[in-house]
Amino acid sequence: MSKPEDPKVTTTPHILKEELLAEGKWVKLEQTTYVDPAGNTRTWETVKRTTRRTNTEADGVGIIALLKRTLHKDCVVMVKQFRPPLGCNTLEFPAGLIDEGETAEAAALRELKEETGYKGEVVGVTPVTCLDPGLSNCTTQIVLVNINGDDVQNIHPTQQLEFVEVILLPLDEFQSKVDDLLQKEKIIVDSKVYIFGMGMAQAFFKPRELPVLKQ
Ligand SMILES: Nc1nc(=O)[nH]c2c1ncn2[C@H]1C[C@H](O)[C@@H](COP(=O)(O)OP(=O)(O)O)O1
Repeated sequence: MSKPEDPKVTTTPHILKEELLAEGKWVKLEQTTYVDPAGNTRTWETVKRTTRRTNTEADGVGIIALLKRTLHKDCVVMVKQFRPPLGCNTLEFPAGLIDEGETAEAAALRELKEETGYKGEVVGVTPVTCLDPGLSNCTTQIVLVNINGDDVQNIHPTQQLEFVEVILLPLDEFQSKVDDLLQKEKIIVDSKVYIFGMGMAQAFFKPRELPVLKQ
């Protein structure tokens, strides 16, 4: 006989099958049948990209690019563009899909050059991270890039994408500058961008008065 304090019986959740419901050129919809932690068989509607490569770890990259110039504040290079699924402009870090056989680092430098015209240097990369796990298996790696803005090739950067607007936001006022843009026009900010801004606001916060220390 089980006692009330006995732990619940649990199962390691796992996928039983994935059935294709619909497929387009870029995305597909599947019905995922899985066993949940209580041992019940359930289903989930899952969106996947059709472009995922077998030998790459993530679907795409996001790029946190810091433009460093003499006598200027360090600025984060942002892009504004119309996104059809949202029907409006978004404020995002530069980003893009990883090509066949390409590393996250190489994809980041390529996408940064295409979208903004800047030539950067990779200084860090995250592990594979998920983007919207309740909807899709889409993953990204965020690549941190420094740009030497004094370098002759970065003084007048020429982007290759006509409909992407490049916006430079100072790192030390990042969140308030994003808020200003949101006030001015109908624009949706990527959650990664806003969370980055909140982190920067904490990092740059300087209390006006020293807190009174308790004894
Ligand atoms: N879900 C998509 N639907 C489309 O109709 N087209 C799509 C989707 N995802 C990507 N693309 C196309 C658009 C571009 O021509 C290429 C490459 O996009 P990329 O620049 O790598 O990524 P984003 O900047 O994030 O669009 O794929």
